Amino acid sequence: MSTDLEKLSEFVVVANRLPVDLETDEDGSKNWKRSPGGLVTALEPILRQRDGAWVGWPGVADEKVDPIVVDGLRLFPVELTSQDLAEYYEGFSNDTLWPLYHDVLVAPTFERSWWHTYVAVNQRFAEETARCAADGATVWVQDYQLQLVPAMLRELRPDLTIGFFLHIPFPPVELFMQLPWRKEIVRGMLGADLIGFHLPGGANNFLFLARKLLGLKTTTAGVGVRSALGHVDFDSRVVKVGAFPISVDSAELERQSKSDSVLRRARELKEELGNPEKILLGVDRLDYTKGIDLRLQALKELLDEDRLDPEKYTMVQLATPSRERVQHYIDLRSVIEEQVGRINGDHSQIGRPVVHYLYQPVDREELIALFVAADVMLVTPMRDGMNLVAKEYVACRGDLGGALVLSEFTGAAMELRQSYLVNPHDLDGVKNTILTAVHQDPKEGRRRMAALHRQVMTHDVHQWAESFLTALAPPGPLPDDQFVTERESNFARNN
Ligand SMILES: O=P(O)(O)OC[C@H]1O[C@H](O[C@H]2O[C@H](CO)[C@@H](O)[C@H](O)[C@H]2O)[C@H](O)[C@@H](O)[C@@H]1O
Ligand SMILES: Nc1ccn([C@@H]2O[C@H](COP(=O)(O)OP(=O)(O)O)[C@@H](O)[C@H]2O)c(=O)n1
Repeated sequence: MSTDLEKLSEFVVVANRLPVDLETDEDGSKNWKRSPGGLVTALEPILRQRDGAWVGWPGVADEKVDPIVVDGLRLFPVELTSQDLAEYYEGFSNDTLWPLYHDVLVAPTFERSWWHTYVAVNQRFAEETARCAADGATVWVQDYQLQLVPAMLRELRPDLTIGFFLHIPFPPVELFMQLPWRKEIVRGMLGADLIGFHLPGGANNFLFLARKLLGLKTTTAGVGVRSALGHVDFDSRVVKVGAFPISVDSAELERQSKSDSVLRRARELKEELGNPEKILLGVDRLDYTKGIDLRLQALKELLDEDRLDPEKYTMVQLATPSRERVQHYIDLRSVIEEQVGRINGDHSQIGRPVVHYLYQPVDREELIALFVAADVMLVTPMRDGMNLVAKEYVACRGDLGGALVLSEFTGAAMELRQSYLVNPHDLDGVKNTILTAVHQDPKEGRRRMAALHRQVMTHDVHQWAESFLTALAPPGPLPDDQFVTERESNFARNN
């Protein structure tokens, strides 16, 4: 271990994934590649700024990797066996918690052996973190894969200040109560000093649950955005609960979007697509929460009904491979690829497909060039914690061009009110809104984009981290009369 890695860290991020995945190339050489998803996009610049350490899985099973510095980041890998991967990651995290927390869009699987592996892997993450954190360090645990880590870590290292942030929606109590291990999960999160959610709704759901499920005393006033924290009285401590909507590195994205190379590439892309009148764009992990199938259905119907001319408009859909061994993801890929095939079969000309579909990761600069080139960005999830793609698009449109069609069921919709908001369950509404965005009056488009751009530029990922870590810092007692139990709160409501 190099001296830099032996030094204990004052600031530690703990997430299921490291910001880079260890991949083996065709010639057998091993390389670190950026790992997928918005969590990594958001936290990488934060860790860089604070010179911290990152504890996480290196993206490949059965590989013991020593602590390592990659691209200036101090990484502490946690090994997952093939069985851990199947039961903790693909199983409990992504086939139990993920669907349960995303409105039960598909049925969650409740499998006892997955739960036991989830507990064991959370313990391993807690132990690795306990080893690399300095005395009194701040540790920031991320997301649904690691909900037990705050309590396990507190047990091992009571000296630490522990924050926990959930990147996906926290469900209403009626849904959460389905979980056989519901009490253990809530107690695990309560090991933190501050529990953060994207939206006040998630924070309020959690407070209600702490009262109802565990009979704890909590505050009952509604949590605000970056304000009015809630509090839970737990285990002789006060746990803070708040809402902190995550964002993107807006200034850096804007800078890149204006660079000569990106502007040149955006022009080239337009030419390569056959200079269509307008480009429609979708950028997602291939996930059933993202509504990719819905937007393709909307496009298909608009083309079938001659409401959209395939010679004038083209769509690009990027789908990053994700959770490829989970059955719902395998099924969705088939559905989407059949839809793309059918649209192109019915409406394309030789050399001019209506839908350009890539099932592969795309280079960051290429992605930004696509944002700059796209006239209409389609973000249509059935449910999404935040959706950073929507904010990235807006950050890249300092030229005030383009239009954002955005599902009401994303966290981003709370802030991006000037987008073309849609209810993804209303297919006709989605179709009509896509047409409105395609045909928007340029002046109206600039007005909307100016408001969106201002919002994203003034609320970036640095502000997100700063507001969370500032709220985490000072522990403070609360006057007794602000706490109530579920019984007292019902009494207050009914009288
Ligand atoms: O690690 P994977 O299983 O490949 O999944 C990628 C990430 O997906 C989820 O991202 C969420 O976080 C984003 C940033 O807060 C948010 O914008 C988005 O709405 C969420 O879905 C997941 O929560 C992460 O843990 C994964 O790394
Ligand atoms: N082909 C793609 C698709 C997405 N992405 C990035 O992956 C992240 C997706 O974050 P998100 O918050 O929208 O959604 P999740 O995938 O985290 O659920 C964004 O930062 C995208 O720019 C990418 O780099 N390449």
